[in-house]
Amino acid sequence: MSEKLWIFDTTLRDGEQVPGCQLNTQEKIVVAKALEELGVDIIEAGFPISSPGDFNSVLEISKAVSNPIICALSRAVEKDIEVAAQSLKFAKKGRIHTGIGVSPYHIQYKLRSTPEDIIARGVAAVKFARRFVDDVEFYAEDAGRAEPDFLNKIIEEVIKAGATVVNIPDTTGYTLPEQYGAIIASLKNNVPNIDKAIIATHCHNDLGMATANTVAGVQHGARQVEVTINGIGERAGNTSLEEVVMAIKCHKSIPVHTEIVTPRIYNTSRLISKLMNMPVQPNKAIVGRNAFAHSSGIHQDGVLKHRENYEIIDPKDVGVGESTIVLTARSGRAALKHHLDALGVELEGEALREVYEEFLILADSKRDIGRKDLMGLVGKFVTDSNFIELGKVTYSSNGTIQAQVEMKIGDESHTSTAHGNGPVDAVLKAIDKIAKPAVELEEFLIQAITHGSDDVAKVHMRLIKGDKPYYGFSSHTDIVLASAQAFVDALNKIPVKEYATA
Ligand SMILES: CC(=O)SCCNC(=O)CCNC(=O)[C@H](O)C(C)(C)COP(=O)(O)OP(=O)(O)OC[C@H]1O[C@@H](n2cnc3c(N)ncnc32)[C@H](O)[C@@H]1OP(=O)(O)O
Ligand SMILES: CC(C)C(=O)C(=O)O
Ligand SMILES: [Mg+2]
Repeated sequence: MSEKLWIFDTTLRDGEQVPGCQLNTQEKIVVAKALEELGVDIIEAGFPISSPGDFNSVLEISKAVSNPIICALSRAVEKDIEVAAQSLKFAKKGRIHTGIGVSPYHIQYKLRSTPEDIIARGVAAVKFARRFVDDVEFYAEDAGRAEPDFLNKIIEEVIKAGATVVNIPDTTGYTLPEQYGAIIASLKNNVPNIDKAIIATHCHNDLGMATANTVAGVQHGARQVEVTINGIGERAGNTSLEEVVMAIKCHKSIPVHTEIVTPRIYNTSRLISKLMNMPVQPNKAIVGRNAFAHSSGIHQDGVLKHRENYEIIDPKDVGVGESTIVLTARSGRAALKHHLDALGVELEGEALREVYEEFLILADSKRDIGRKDLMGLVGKFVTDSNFIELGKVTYSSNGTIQAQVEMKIGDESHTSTAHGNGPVDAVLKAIDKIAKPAVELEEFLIQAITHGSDDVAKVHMRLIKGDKPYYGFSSHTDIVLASAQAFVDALNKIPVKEYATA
């Protein structure tokens, strides 16, 4: 029987330390509820002494959420701990997280103290916190660079003082997996009362090792992992929840399990990205938009024959829906045939080979091949009455914001006008009026490429039709036009037979 691994989510505390990611109380409640539904065990809701707003957020999250333990962070300072305790007064299960720096750097240069004094302050903080709650977690900040014997000693003393969880942060993301695993093993082997507390990992990603270190910690006996959604956090970020949870799910040899409802991972990731204005990098493990996209022929052929040839995770298991086969100059006939089949064009043998040769010439000159391109290639076999061509786009904002769009769908010309809360909204609504795609616009990202005011805006869109994602891209100096083009690009990738279904 595997042991429970406690998932401690610190998106709302360490994650929120990212510049520009601050959330208000209402937004934090939305995130906390999503984390509760995701099945996390502990939500670190904030650092209450830091500001009245953060105090209020911890207070309100404690009222709004009932299953997870609500945790409040503090320094090893009585006032911090008192305020943390007050912020938890409505929590059904409240935890105070207190601690102090334990590495030679922190002891000498940050706290300007001595090892003996640090132990005394850590012990006093834990004892003081235990006056308010039974669940007290102690963090040994910068444990990754601490002297091993000193770390073991302070952990023994804080457990004696009443710590129920001992957190071993690799605050600076310095350690290698073997080293971090050895720190946890040393605690297990040398701290006499270690079985009276749960050991927690808290790793940072400065060397890209956060997930590997966390998993190594678990393999050596840690039973709580401190993580954030999308791996957001101070500097290069924290360990990402989705990576650790899925690593554990994929590797049955690690003798632990989590309560995470993995099909909720993707939506939770999108929610955090949207609320915190933090785009997820396309190649991010598990939740990046390319995490289940196959673009080279050998891989595509393999996936189409048997998904597991190139996928260790079923995308449905993390809420992504289906993997995508992207047509590029690196694609082979299997991928081309897959897309043609979806368009209702069934080609075999010589006909397929002929189209494939033309496809390669086109793909060498284009990054991304869409429905329009495919229909052009197989024009002699079929015509596409749903194909959308974007014509003139105009918009104005004299009092109300209005846009007019000219479009051709198949052979028919259309014009439509719409209002919106901004020009992009108005233009997309005008397109929607004509194309009636019945899609959900799930992701919409505009990025400046060089940051100047004369810059080109790059637009990425993800539409959902049924449970399938369709991506649209465009770039233009006019962000409204770029958005309209990306929308139409995505619409044109929806297969004819899917398009017909509302
Ligand atoms: C590794 C981490 O992620 S720790 C969490 C990081 N998060 C934050 O810092 C966000 C919240 N922080 C804040 O709002 C503020 O820094 C506060 C309210 C905590 C303190 O503000 P100030 O009193 O103005 O202190 P300031 O931020 O300038 O310096 C921090 C002080 O805390 C001390 N300190 C730092 N960590 C600890 C600790 N764990 N225990 C005790 N004291 C500590 C520092 O030595 C410094 O003290 P000094 O001024 O006597 O040298
Ligand atoms: C406050 C502690 C747990 C922390 O975030 C760190 O050391 O990275
Ligand atoms: Mg941290």
